[in-house]
Amino acid sequence: MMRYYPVCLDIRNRACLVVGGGQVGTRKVTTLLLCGARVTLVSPEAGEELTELARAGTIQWHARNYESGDQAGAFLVIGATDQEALNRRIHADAEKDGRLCNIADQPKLCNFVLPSIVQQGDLMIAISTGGQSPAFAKYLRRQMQRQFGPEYAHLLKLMGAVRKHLLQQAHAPEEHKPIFERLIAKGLLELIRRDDRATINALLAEVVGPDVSLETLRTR
Ligand SMILES: C[C@@]1(CC(=O)O)C2=NC(=C\c3[nH]c(c(CCC(=O)O)c3CC(=O)O)Cc3[nH]c(c(CC(=O)O)c3CCC(=O)O)/C=C3\N/C(=C\2)[C@@H](CCC(=O)O)[C@]3(C)CC(=O)O)/[C@H]1CCC(=O)O
Ligand SMILES: NC(=O)c1ccc[n+]([C@@H]2O[C@H](COP(=O)([O-])OP(=O)(O)OC[C@H]3O[C@@H](n4cnc5c(N)ncnc54)[C@H](O)[C@@H]3O)[C@@H](O)[C@H]2O)c1
Repeated sequence: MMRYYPVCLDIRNRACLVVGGGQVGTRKVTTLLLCGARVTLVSPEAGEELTELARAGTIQWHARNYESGDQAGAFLVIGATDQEALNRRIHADAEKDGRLCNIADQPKLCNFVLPSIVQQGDLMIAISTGGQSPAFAKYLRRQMQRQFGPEYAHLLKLMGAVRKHLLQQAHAPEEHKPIFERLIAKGLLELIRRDDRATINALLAEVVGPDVSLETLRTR
């Protein structure tokens, strides 16, 4: 049995509410912004970073105590206050309306928990320990960050461009699948790591089509 159901949420332009503007709230706001969310912060006080974001209009900040009505229209709610009873209330308000809700470090008050993240361009590896050990999730992240270098980002850009090229010609997943598999099996990642453009172009011509090259795909 899996403890949690993993998903990748598209929160671009979605209204997201963060309650509490301390160290933890700042981290949550930063990640939400990186994912393109429209962030509202409710917190009587906030640190320098959040104050600056509010001044620049990047986030909306209500410098006051939380009110239940603050959740209206929010797709997702994150509670990061130092007040136990308040965190419970934020959770109850969210559950009442079926909203996505995470209360930092309180899994019983979360209907989703946050994984540790390794990111390299469009590659994202999310690590969860099912809540057993966030410290170990962080340890694994640090290990994996060393393992997954920039070549993975380049690889995905190139695979994405090849895929777009093929999809423009036809929607034929069964025909396309072996093309992607051959590119990977023939060591495209290693060629990118070595920046061996001549061999990459030869491989693209052989596997994808004679008229296809890094230049025609305009990547990297
Ligand atoms: C991954 C990460 C993402 C993030 O927060 O963005 C994250 N916690 C991180 C760090 C971290 N948190 C804590 C420590 C101290 C060491 C330790 O306790 O291990 C460290 C390490 C450090 O700070 O060095 C304390 C802690 N955390 C929770 C509890 C309560 C409990 O378990 O009951 C307590 C005890 C509080 C106390 O002692 O009172 C609970 C949760 N923390 C989760 C996520 C969710 C489960 C994730 C999973 O499945 O593994 C879950 C369930 C809910 C949630 O918050 O979403 C982020 C790493 C980011 C990174 O650096 O990569
Ligand atoms: N800092 C960490 O790394 C860490 C680690 C483990 C657990 N936690 C827990 O996470 C939570 C937040 O931690 P923190 O370090 O960011 O705390 P913090 O004290 O720095 O920030 C709490 C924020 O909540 C705001 N707040 C207080 N009352 C409020 C109200 N009525 N309405 C709206 N906002 C209100 C405060 O203004 C403040 O900005 C705490 O429960 C803490 O125990 C934090």
